[in-house]
Amino acid sequence: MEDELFNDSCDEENEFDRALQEADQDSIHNSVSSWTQVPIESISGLSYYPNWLPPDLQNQIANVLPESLFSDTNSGRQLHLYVPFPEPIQRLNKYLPSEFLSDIWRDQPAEASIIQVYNPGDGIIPHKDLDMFADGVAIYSFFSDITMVFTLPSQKLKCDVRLQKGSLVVMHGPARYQWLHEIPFRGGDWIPLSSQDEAASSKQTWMPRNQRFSITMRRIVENHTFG
Ligand SMILES: O=C(O)CCC(=O)C(=O)O
Ligand SMILES: [Fe+2]
Repeated sequence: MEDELFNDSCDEENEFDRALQEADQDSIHNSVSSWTQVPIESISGLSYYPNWLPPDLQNQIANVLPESLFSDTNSGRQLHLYVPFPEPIQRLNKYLPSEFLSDIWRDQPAEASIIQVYNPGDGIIPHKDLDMFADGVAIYSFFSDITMVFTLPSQKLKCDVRLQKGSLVVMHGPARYQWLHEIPFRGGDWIPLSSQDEAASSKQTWMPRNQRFSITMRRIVENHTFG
């Protein structure tokens, strides 16, 4: 399933980016503008933690992963791991927020993790995580910032969450089961210039993406049978 969700980037990057950027500008001015942007705080079960992982842990993790994962051609962009995780990935359990760990995972550690690499132009289609995974999903971001979009199509609600390098985003309950999440397939993201000034907040600047990878930590539902 993850394979179907995770797509490759295009070789003709410049041209492709330009086309995507234009398409994206169109969508901002047309369809997306009719959706209501809501703040992250209004999505029940969604929490974002910037500057969450120490830089040395980020480096140690990047260093234990196979180099082939980070190629900018079409091969090996994701890696599925099940317990026991190699150190230092196992240490990511220690960076789960304490309430998440106690209330959602009942003090149990992650059982499955997926490492996914996004080159500029890559994304992941709007989806809810598979039901084989239990409630509570934690996503750590590495190398570069990217925008994840949460949508509730039935109410035309939308929330852009800037996932900064070294951050953690966790979703449970409505954020995990009712909202969709996606990473738009494009070479960069539109970033608000200022969130303080209401008038200025509608002004955006285009930030080209660099290679980014994520580690998603999940638990398997108790009655799940494999195969
Ligand atoms: O890479 C990410 O940040 C999101 C990954 C994701 O949503 C998934 O694997 O289900
Ligand atoms: Fe997901």
